[in-house]
Amino acid sequence: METEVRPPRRDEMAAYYRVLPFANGLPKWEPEDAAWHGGPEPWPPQPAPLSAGRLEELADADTRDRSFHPVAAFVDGRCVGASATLSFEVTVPGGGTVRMAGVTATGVTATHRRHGHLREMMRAMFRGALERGEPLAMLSASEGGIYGRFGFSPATYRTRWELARHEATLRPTAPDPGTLELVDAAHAKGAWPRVHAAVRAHRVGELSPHPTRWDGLSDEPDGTNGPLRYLVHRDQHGDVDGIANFRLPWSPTADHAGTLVVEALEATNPVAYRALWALLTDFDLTKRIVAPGRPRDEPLRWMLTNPRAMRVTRQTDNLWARLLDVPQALTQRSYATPGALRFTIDDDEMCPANNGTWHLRADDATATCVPTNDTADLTLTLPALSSLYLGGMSAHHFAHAGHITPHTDGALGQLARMFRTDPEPHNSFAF
Ligand SMILES: CC(=O)SCCNC(=O)CCNC(=O)[C@H](O)C(C)(C)COP(=O)(O)OP(=O)(O)OC[C@H]1O[C@@H](n2cnc3c(N)ncnc32)[C@H](O)[C@@H]1OP(=O)(O)O
Repeated sequence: METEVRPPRRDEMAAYYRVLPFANGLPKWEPEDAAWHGGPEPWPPQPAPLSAGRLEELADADTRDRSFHPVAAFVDGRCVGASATLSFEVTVPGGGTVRMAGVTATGVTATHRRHGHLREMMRAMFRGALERGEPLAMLSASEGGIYGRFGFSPATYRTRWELARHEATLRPTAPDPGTLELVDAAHAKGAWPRVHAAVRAHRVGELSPHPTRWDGLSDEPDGTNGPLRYLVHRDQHGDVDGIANFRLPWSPTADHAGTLVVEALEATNPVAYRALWALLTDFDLTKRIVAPGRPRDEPLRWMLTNPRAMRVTRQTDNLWARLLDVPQALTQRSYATPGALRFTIDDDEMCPANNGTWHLRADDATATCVPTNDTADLTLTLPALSSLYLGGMSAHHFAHAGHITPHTDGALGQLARMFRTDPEPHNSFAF
C-alpha cells in the first residue's frame, strides 16, 4: 500500500471534492440556518451531491484562486483525504494584520479514517503556510475533540441572542443626523466591502474577505425563509456607514411566527450601529428579534433600558487558532501594556521550531521575541498560547486548567495584562 500526501492535480480535483461532505450529499456538520435562527427545525435539509459539471466549474474557480491551497491524501493512487488552506489576513491587537492560513473543507473517506491521513495533510498544510510566510493557522471545528492535538485552540466565540420586541426599549440619545434606507442586493453588494473594511481595521479577529464574499447576496426568496432584506445607514454626508442583512422567515408554529432574524450587521460608528438596531428591534408585525453569529460583547445590550432583556440562547467557540511560528506571530501583534516575559513551550511536536524558551519584550510601538537561555517565568502549552493570541481568553483560566505553569510571582498577571484585548476579538464570517 502506497500513501502519498500532495496537492491534487487539476485532473484529480473531482475525486478530491468527492471526499468532502459538501460535495457528495452528506449532512452538513454545522446546524446553520434553522438552529442558528432559533426556529423549530434543528438541522438544514441534506444537500444533493454536486453534479460532475458543477465539480468541474468548482475546480476551474479553485484553480484560478491564488489564495486556495489544496492538499490531498492518496492511497495506491486513489484520493481518500482532502483539505485546503485559504490565505487570509486577520486583524490582531493593535490594529495590524497578520497573514493567516485558514484550514477549510476537510474530510477523509469513511473507510480510511483513523489511519493518520488528516495528521499528514495537516503537516503538509503547516509546511506550506510557513513557506508562504503565514505564521498563524485558524479553522472552525466540526467537532471540538479533533483539533487540539494539532495545536489548535478556541480564540473567538460567537453568540446567538434573542430579544422580545416589547422589551427592546433603547435608552434615549441625541437625534441621528443620518438616514436609513432599504436597498436591494445590488446596492448591498456595493456597500458591504466598504463597511467591512472600516470595521475590520478596528475589530481584532476580523478577516480580509475573499473576493467572492458577497456574491451570493440576492433578492430571491430562500424557500420558506423568504428573501434577505438589506438596510443601510448613511451619515449626514450621505456616505454609507452601516449595513444589516435581515429576514422575516415563515414559521410552521405560532411560537416562532413574527421573528425577525438579523443575519449580519456591521457599522463603522456607534450612531449608525444604534440606528440600525433601533429600526430592526421595533419592526412592525414582529414579536421577537433573533441575531445569530454575534460578538459575545454586543454593545446593544448597554443601549437597552433593560440589559437583561437580551437573552443569549446559544454560544460556541468560533475561530480556533494555532501559532505556526511563535516569534513571527508574537512580534506582529501589539500588547495592552508594555512588559517583558520569558516563557517556555515544550509540547509542539508538529512545528518543533516553536519549542524552547523565548524572551518576549513589548513597548508601546514594537515587540521582540527571541530565544533565551535564561530561566522562564512560565511554561505554556502551544494551544494555550494560541488561544491567548487574539486577546479574547483569560490566562488565569488556562492556568487553572493546567495549561500554564507560572514559575515566578506576578508572571501570570503580567501575561494576562499584556495579551488581553477589549473589545473581545470577533469574526463575522466563517470560511
Ligand atoms: C476544519 C474543518 O473542515 S472541520 C470538518 C472536518 N470534517 C469532518 O468532520 C468530516 C467527517 N470526518 C472525517 O472526514 C475525518 O474523521 C476527519 C477529517 C475529521 C479525521 O480524519 P482522519 O484521517 O481519520 O484523522 P487521523 O487519522 O489523522 O487522526 C488524527 C488524530 O485525530 C483523532 N480524531 C480524528 N477524528 C476524530 C474525531 N472525529 N473525534 C475525535 N478524535 C478524532 C484520531 O483518533 C487521531 O488521534 P491520535 O493522534 O491520538 O491517534
